[in-house]
Amino acid sequence: MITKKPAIPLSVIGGFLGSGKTTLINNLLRETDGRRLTILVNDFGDINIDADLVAAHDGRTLQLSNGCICCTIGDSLSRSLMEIAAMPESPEHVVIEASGVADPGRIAQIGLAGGAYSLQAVCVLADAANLPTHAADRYMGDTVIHQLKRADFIALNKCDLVDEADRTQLYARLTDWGITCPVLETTQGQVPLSLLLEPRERESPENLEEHHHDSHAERLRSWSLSTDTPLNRTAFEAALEDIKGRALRAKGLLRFSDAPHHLEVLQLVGRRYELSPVREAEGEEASRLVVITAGDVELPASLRDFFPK
Ligand SMILES: Nc1nc2c(ncn2[C@@H]2O[C@H](COP(=O)(O)OP(=O)(O)OP(=O)(O)O)[C@@H](O)[C@H]2O)c(=O)[nH]1
Repeated sequence: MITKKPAIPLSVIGGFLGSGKTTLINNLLRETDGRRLTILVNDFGDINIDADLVAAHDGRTLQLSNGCICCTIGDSLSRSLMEIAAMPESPEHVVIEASGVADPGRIAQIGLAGGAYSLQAVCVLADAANLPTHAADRYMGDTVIHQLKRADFIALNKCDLVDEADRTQLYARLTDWGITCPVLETTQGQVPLSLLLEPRERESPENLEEHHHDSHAERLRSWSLSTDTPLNRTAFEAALEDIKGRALRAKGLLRFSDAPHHLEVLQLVGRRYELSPVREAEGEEASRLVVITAGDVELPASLRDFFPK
């Protein structure tokens, strides 16, 4: 007799570039209580940085091919999900971290297509500090709002960076966009595990229907840069001033000449950036940087000059 395997619970974490998805995934891995989770991560840029930033755990973290998960690499996602479902010991839960421009509803649909998965939650993060700017972006505004409309619940993240009046305005904007799902205020992606992983009644998935195909990939540019030469910190930080507020996102693993044996992670979202040590460099490991811009924004020479190739 052939017994059908029970459906594997699936959760999707979405939200615009830099909203806090990887931060949330790392919390999840820390608090996972020994559950066998498999995490699929997808970066929009050509260089995988998230795979380095997702904390190691004893389950599995799989890097999907780069590109937008909901458009160009849907097949790769389906294939990975099928392979996971076919494993003799399947995971207790699969979590997909969508790229920052992906349509989380589309990803959930891909996950449900083969019948091997049951959808637990579509959690979409909103960056409380940058949402008004992102939603007003002439190239990406529609994508940002559409992502939020696909949520079962929204984690309004980075609440430490906004005050009460900002928050009231953010709720008014959500109402204007017709968004009625529950909103949880968070900092550092602290979404309770139970909301992400434990079964609960979902409303009919009508908000998953119809892929909002807005060809966002064509309006974005992803600049992938690398160099073996350690970077001069002062000059590099000066160059970052030239892209603050102009690039939608920059993320990098960098080696500086004043600490050449370590890699530091660069996180730039909107006008804020931070550099923090992440791990020892493997020999003369190259610095890698991804910058994402919209429309016709070019990279300034001050930054490009660090990466002669
Ligand atoms: N101040 C503040 N910073 C936060 C919070 N949550 C995340 N961050 C920071 O925001 C930056 C981006 O966070 P990530 O978790 O990498 O965002 P992401 O959504 O995975 O980014 P992409 O994969 O590029 O779309 C990092 O520097 C985080 O440390 C928060 O609640 N408050």
